Amino acid sequence: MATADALRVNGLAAGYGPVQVLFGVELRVGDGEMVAVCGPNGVGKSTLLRVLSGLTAPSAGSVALYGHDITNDITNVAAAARVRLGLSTVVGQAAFGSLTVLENLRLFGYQTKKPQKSITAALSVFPRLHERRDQLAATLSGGERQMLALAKTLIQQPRLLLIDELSLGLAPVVVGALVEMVRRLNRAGTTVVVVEQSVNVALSLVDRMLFMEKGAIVAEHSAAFLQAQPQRLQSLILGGHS
Ligand SMILES: Nc1ncnc2c1ncn2[C@@H]1O[C@H](COP(=O)(O)OP(=O)(O)OP(=O)(O)O)[C@@H](O)[C@H]1O
Repeated sequence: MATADALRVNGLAAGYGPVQVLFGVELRVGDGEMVAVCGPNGVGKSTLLRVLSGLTAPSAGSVALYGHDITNDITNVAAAARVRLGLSTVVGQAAFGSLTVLENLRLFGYQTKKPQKSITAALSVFPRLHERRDQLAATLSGGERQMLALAKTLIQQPRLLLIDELSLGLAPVVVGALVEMVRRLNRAGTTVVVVEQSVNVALSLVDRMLFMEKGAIVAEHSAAFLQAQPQRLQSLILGGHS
């Protein structure tokens, strides 16, 4: 029997109060794939991730995670179900600022079978975080906070990881380390959907790129195709999908 898609989105519409942002998003991500969602500011990329994460309710359409319909699951119980289905989101370098790096990791590790082992393993991947393990998360740099967010996902070992802006505001050397980490998660079996402003970062990371315009996905290509067709890439970046 064929494995269900990691993610399947049909005709998704959503917005904020009277303002509609998503207009019939269609999306299919295979198990083990890495895809990037690109597009100009304000087209709805983060809103799409918010709906997939259960933070914003859709007004139409459907979302299925590994064959399970989760379209209207926005309650706490449903959030737990999403976690059980293996969904994890890295957004806005979120961490509890008044807790140390180690305390933040312990919070995420408590549900795992061997929390100390998984925390030690995650810290070994990020020596910089290890050095700062007793520092309050609020005082970390942007790159260090992004490392902490990824270290948490290493502990959780999600099946599907959603990342909102991996590279935003970070130095190239830090971005390079984070890209390598995401690749490593993917090689270990995690499916990845990343919203990324930097097309170069997206190209260097993913298998497939999706382009959004005005609340819908208007084009998709393999990263290999776009690397070989810089003119096509340029027109997509500039917003010309035809
Ligand atoms: N909480 C909110 N309330 C009202 N409008 C919102 C809210 N969040 C986002 N929007 C609006 O929805 C639209 C899409 O925003 P979204 O953050 O999804 O875009 P984006 O493609 O991720 O943009 P960027 O690349 O700039 O982060 C924007 O016009 C934004 O102003």
